[in-house]
Amino acid sequence: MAPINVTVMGGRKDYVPAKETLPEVDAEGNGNGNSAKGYSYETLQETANFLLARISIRPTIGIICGSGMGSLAESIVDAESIPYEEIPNFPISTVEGHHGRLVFGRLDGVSVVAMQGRFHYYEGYPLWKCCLPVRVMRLLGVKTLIATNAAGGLNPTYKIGDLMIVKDHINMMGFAGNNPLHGPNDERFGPRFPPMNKAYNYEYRKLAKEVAKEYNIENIVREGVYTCLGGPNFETVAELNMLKMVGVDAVGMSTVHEVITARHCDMNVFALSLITNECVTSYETDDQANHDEVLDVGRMRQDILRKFVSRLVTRFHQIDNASL
Ligand SMILES: O=P(O)(O)O[C@H]1O[C@H](CO)[C@@H](O)[C@H]1O
Ligand code: HPA
Repeated sequence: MAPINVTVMGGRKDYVPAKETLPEVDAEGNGNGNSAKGYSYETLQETANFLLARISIRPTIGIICGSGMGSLAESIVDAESIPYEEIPNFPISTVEGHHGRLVFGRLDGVSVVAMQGRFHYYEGYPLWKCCLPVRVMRLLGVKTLIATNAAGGLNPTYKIGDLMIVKDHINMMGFAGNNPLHGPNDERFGPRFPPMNKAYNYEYRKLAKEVAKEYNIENIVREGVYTCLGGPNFETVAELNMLKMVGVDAVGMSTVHEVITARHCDMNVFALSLITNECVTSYETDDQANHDEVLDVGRMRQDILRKFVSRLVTRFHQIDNASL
């Protein structure tokens, strides 16, 4: 097969697919080129084309709003919103605290798109489907992903309301073979074996710490390791103690697979966890994690989060453009 010119994803100029055709017919795909392991490049291009026809903004930065953190998108000006129900091939949000729409517009003059509502594995979506919007963002021209989430603090020095810059992750679900990239690989999205050792952009993390100083919030900004479990139940004491032993600082039910998908298609990634609860690592307490508390802490921190993330967008945009 002749080399195909590829400039949209991954910055590679051309490639030769390993095989002429990918196996792509099954129950979910109905033989139309969309396998249960993911929608085809062409199908997602159709989704991107639908959005490009509906909106005038051409975003370069994408933001995923975590549970109870949807107000991040309320700082966006000249906003154009599209509910997920109206977007071809998009799943719908079923979790409280996730509105379920894409918001396009500008933050401090930078063109962005925000997901007000993400998709989780426990909602019944396979991981590739949870991450489908990341690939769509990339096809829209987004080069930088800012993923936010609510997480339980496992590091004993963390307090409720702290912001954790994600330095790295442990892909627990991936250990069991559940990975958003599982299945046939289309090189137009990215390589078969993407490296993950520099998943969380070093320059962005450095900038975020500078912005924390500038805004006088360094006392609540941490840096640590995140892990995602499948949910929807919160963890047992034994599970949490095991995670602590292997170096996890914060626990959630999202983000890791989104980051893997984003890195696969060569996006720069920054992730931020809002510590919404202390993980219960002792049997000697009546404390229990609950989603209402998660949403409450999101509300409590919404002003700081909005200011912080808006400033990050500006600073990331500056360094992205400087390195072009
Ligand atoms: O990761 P986000 O979507 O922020 O939400 C976190 O909060 C919810 C539990 O309260 C779970 O969905 C968990 O993943
Ligand atoms: N565990 C898992 N996911 C979460 C938590 C938690 O304690 N808090 C918010 N999301």
